[in-house]
Amino acid sequence: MISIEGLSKVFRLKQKNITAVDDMSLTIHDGDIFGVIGYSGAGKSTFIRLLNRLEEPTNGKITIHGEEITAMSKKKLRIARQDIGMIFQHFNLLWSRTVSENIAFPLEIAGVPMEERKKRVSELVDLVGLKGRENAYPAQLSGGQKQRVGIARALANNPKVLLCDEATSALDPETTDSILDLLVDINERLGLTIILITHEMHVIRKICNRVAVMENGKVVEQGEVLDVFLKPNKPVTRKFVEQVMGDPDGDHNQLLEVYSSGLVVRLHFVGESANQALISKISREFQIEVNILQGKITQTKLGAYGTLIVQINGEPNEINNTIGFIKEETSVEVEVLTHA
Ligand SMILES: Nc1ncnc2c1ncn2[C@@H]1O[C@H](COP(=O)(O)OP(=O)(O)OP(=O)(O)O)[C@@H](O)[C@H]1O
Repeated sequence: MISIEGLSKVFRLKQKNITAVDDMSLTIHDGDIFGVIGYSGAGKSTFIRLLNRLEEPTNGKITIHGEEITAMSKKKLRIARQDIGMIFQHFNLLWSRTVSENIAFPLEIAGVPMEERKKRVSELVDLVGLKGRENAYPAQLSGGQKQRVGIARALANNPKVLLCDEATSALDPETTDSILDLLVDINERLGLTIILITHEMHVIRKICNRVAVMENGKVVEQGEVLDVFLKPNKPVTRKFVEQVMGDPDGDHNQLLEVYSSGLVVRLHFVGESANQALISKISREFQIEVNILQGKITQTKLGAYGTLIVQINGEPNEINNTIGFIKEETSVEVEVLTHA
């Protein structure tokens, strides 16, 4: 478990002080893929660099698996850092070394003997899917392959925690997805805790189970990814959810003008319920017709999430029974947009 209490970082400049991280407290559980999302300048990079003390905190306490990182001498910290791997937006590879030599680098620093090093490098090359590219130089690799080298290098010393600093921001969407899949695979296979920072909700949606939203150096919202998607409290969080879901309060007035009969409702699906065949079920069991007008369902790590706007036509009594059924018998939330 990783515990962060009252963490702050103030950069003291000539003209002014900048509080990049402002009294952050978080608990991250073993095996979590924990995402920290925020816009540029929110303090994400500073936060993640504080975790392994690439940046020295001004205040606060960081404890990783019972060891207080913030209280360690430089010497102890060097050893503790072997348990904390890190990958970067721009990969930070050694350009004059091959794939294998890059991956071997942290093993050399840790004093691992040559034979053992070779064996470990070969395992890591397999793990990240780079077999056949061992002798290539970084310049000969695609962005996704470079990040795979970064991941293998970060895992070389069997860390317990992996920090990802905007690890997919420099990659195209398809490559991003393949790297995210690799991170999930590593998380599941090795039980590794992953902490990532990003400005893309897609990354959070796809792989994280928990998320914290940062604004002006503070955590303004945190929780299970599905909960945050379903009930974003802060405007900044709503904006991030809109990145993947569109604006839920967007222009449905036009829909209501066009579909002026029956009842128009918005159905919120969350978790398991999105998989229920709700629409076919209500059409079968009630004397109504359902017309899907608009919607978006997306998959998160913990299940599907989304909304559908549907028009229900039929006798008022049947429509009422249908709504009653959805409310009482399912976990889908119903919001009546208008009585036409
Ligand atoms: N070394 C530094 N010296 C002075 N100010 C800094 C330093 N590093 C970061 N800052 C300031 O701290 C604030 C937070 O920056 P940080 O890079 O942590 O944010 P971020 O959310 O990661 O944004 P970005 O994605 O743009 O890097 C910004 O105002 C930034 O200018």
